[in-house]
Amino acid sequence: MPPSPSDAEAPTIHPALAVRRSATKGRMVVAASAIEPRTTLMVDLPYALVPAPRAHDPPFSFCSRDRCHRRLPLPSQTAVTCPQRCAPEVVWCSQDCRAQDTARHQPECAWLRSGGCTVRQKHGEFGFELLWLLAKMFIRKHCDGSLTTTTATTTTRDADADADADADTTSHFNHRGWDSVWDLAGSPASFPDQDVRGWRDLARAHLVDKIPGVACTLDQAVGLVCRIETNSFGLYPGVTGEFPITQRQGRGEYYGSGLYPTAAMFNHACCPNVSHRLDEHNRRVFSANRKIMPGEECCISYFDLVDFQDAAVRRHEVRTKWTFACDCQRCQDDADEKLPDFLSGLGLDVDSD
Ligand SMILES: C[S@@+](CC[C@H](N)C(=O)[O-])C[C@H]1O[C@@H](n2cnc3c(N)ncnc32)[C@H](O)[C@@H]1O
Repeated sequence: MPPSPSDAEAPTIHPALAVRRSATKGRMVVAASAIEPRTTLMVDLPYALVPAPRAHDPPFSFCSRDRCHRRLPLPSQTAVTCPQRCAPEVVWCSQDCRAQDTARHQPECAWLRSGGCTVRQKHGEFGFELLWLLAKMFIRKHCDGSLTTTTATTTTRDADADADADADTTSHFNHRGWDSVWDLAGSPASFPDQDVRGWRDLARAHLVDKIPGVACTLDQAVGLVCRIETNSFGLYPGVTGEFPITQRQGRGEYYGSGLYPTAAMFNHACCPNVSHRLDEHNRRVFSANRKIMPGEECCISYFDLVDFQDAAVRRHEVRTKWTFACDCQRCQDDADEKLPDFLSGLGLDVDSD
């Protein structure tokens, strides 16, 4: 059987992209040289993915093998299920993928059979999804062992891009495997104590010493939840972040979530210059929405812009779900537009001296 296209070990990163740091946003992806519209900027591979619970009737599942992750429409007549029936969400696209995934799935299967059902009953599908993702990440780390590589696949380089990108040799873009996950933003200090205590209790009860043969400490588990909460991506069949918004359809129904460690470097804007979609192997493909000028930040949207047209609702979404205040150009423009209304509501004339 030929290797699937997702057997590639490293993300593809356009050579014009570099990582810089800002006082307010932390690290950010910038264009070191001009980027033309529709250029593919990055194709990132997930470190781990979990499918949405079947109870929510998702439109897709995907192959459990890390290096395949082929998308499978639901209901599927051809998907291969686990003979141990560990969880209805565990499927493979072929017997071959299941066979190749045996070593990885063994501890996962044992964990799902011994604790999975209890977690669902006690903590609901959301708690189950989070713990399963954590378990999959620790199992991936265990299976990869100390195997980390520092080689990124890049497309053609030009001289201008080389100068800037090479100055960035210690950047996140050079990290792979577990290193790229652990290097992500997100620590207990960024979350309310109550949340952190809850995650600690969850991990102590259902994760630490609960995955046969797989090492996982309480601090690592809590650190990982913080990174997941800050950086994870949902899986949707459509495009996220096309701007300007030209269609009313939205990106479709949620079918899973996971961590894309290199793509997690993109910051958010409500007028993104980069959009993203998933290919048939759940690799995340990022493309320029328009021409991006040298030095300009490359931003995606963290949510479906079709669902959040109103500025106040959008800002509330960012503040409550991602815990930062969005100061992108669109939010600033919306605020400027609303200022005259706001002032006249107070009985003040904006045009008077
Ligand atoms: C997925 S990470 C993006 C990469 C991150 N800046 C880093 O240093 O690794 C998300 C975090 O970046 C910051 N961030 C992203 N978009 C932002 C924005 N528009 N304004 C301010 N902070 C932002 C927030 O701290 C957020 O929790």
